[in-house]
Amino acid sequence: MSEPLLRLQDVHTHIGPYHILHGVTCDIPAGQLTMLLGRNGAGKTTTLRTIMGLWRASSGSIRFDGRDITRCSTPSVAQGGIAYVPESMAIFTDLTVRENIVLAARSGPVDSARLDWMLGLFPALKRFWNLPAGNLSGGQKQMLAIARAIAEPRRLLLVDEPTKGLAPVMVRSMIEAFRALKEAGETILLVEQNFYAASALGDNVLVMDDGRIVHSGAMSDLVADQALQQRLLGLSLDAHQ
Ligand SMILES: Nc1ncnc2c1ncn2[C@@H]1O[C@H](COP(=O)(O)OP(=O)(O)OP(=O)(O)O)[C@@H](O)[C@H]1O
Repeated sequence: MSEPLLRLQDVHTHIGPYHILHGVTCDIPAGQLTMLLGRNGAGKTTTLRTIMGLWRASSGSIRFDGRDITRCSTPSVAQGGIAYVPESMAIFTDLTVRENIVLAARSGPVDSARLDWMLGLFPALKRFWNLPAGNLSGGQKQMLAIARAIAEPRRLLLVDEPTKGLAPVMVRSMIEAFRALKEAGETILLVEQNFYAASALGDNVLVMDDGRIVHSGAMSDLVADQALQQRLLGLSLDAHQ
């Protein structure tokens, strides 16, 4: 079988004196949406940051597209085609929506067909195109952060809790946008606490606890298996919308 797009093998991460990741092993297959679930403090954000080289893995290996990126710098990981949307939404609030997107494209003007596609995913951004991004609602800021990450084609998109704190109607818009990204063939690793959003979107699911992957499989199997859901939902995932 061919190697998945991203493979973590026995990855350990220390932050200062704290041992946070205790041997994370998982595969992220190309063209699929993989959900990363787990209770607060399980190590989900640390996993994304370790992939991006923002924390350095103390041991283990991270392979992306057949290349060892374990010791790569963050700019080199990003140049290799991995985009990261942190929970804090990296946007410039003083700049307009348009300027935010223009600045996100490193290699020149955003291709107009791509821009139309992005604005189709997030119609609110079109409405506020020439307004400062600081005027957007929390959900719209999150959408702008994702639009910035996909302003240029990427091989893999890492997104940390895009539905956090959003009203149900915004959660539904976000689910629609990720569904469209999935249909466009993007490979996505999505951290999520909202089980409703996770089960609506995920092809695959990884569950973390205490710095380790404690479950991995198809999302449809988790949705169909009440006992497994019960055990994993016991890790305090939010089962409600
Ligand atoms: N800068 C840091 N210094 C020390 N410990 C940290 C730091 N960042 C994270 N941690 C610890 O690492 C552990 C994992 O945190 P992480 O943010 O990866 O969890 P998470 O699964 O993303 O949680 P949440 O859902 O709350 O965002 C937690 O115990 C956290 O306190």
